[in-house]
Amino acid sequence: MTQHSPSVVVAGGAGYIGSHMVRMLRDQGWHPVVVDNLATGHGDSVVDGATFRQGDIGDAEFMGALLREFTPPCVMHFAAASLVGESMVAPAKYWRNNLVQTLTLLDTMVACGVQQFIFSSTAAVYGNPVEVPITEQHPQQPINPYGQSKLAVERALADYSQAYGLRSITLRYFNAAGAHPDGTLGERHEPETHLIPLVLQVASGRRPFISRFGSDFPTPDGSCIRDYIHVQDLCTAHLLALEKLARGAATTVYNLGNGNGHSVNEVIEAARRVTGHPIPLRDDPRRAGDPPVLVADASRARAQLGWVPQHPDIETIIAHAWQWEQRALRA
Ligand SMILES: O=c1ccn([C@@H]2O[C@H](COP(=O)(O)OP(=O)(O)O[C@H]3O[C@H](CO)[C@H](O)[C@H](O)[C@H]3O)[C@@H](O)[C@H]2O)c(=O)[nH]1
Repeated sequence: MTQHSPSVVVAGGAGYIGSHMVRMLRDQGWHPVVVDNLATGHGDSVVDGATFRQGDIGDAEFMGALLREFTPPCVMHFAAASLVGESMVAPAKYWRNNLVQTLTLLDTMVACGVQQFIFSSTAAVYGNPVEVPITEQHPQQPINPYGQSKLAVERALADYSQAYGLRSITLRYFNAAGAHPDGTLGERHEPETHLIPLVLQVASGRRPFISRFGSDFPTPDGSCIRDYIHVQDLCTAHLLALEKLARGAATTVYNLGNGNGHSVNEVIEAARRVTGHPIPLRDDPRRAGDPPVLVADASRARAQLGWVPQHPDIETIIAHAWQWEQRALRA
């Protein structure tokens, strides 16, 4: 990164996926400009070489000044509330953070002439799958406010593209997991609700057992199946999307997943192998809003972005998260 490296604004760049993205951008010669209100992000996750500005994407004055100062070609948007369960009981937070704030950000971009946007969407926009693996054409019938709020932005993006020439690439993540392979960056949610970090907190002694939410799903072993995708592979897809938009790509949408489903039981088994810990298990009721199976068909991203996940193996994903958990424990 030099003084003259092109800037990319990374909204939510102090969060889990955003902080990995900022580091990759910096390492690839971009100048990442992080905007984060630190509601859930961590200032110390932002690498040296990035510019950090604390504030809200929904603060048009703040964002307008920032876009005029750095004149980025593109904004990447990772800043969102993203817990399915919480969205069921606190939908207002999801509609406001994920839709209202994002619309203000888009309007500010249009006003400042920034015309490229990369949007973090989710498998939750599909709802209960009628077909697996899930392609981008799968019906979109979200079953929780989180998915609804992300779908609403996707629809706005199609309209903004048509009317204002704001070109966007929407990336629908399946289950983001793992950590930087060198062990210096990883997932730090408070409270933690995601399966892999919770399982590893049992292995490190921070929790007594892992709850299995439902063992009577219509799956081979009765537990939920998800498509876990390494955080670094998600970031690589963003980089490819950034380059594609720079070449003039039209507004489009891609799924990001490995196409391999792993049940909750299989994840726990893999974590036992990686950590050597017995990881005690407790059966608990299903969690509201959890579809039984979510597995991606990401062939469009492979074909059109040239995306090839480098860490598709679940044990590698867990091993990288385990390095991070052990480091977090020492800190
Ligand atoms: O203690 C736990 C935690 C999770 N699970 C199960 O493990 C699976 C994975 O759960 P996560 O909470 O790790 O991930 P989700 O599939 O709920 O969520 C992910 O996918 C969602 C879309 O479906 C959103 O995009 C969300 O942000 C993203 O983290 C689910 O079947 C869940 O019921 C357990 O059994 N026990």
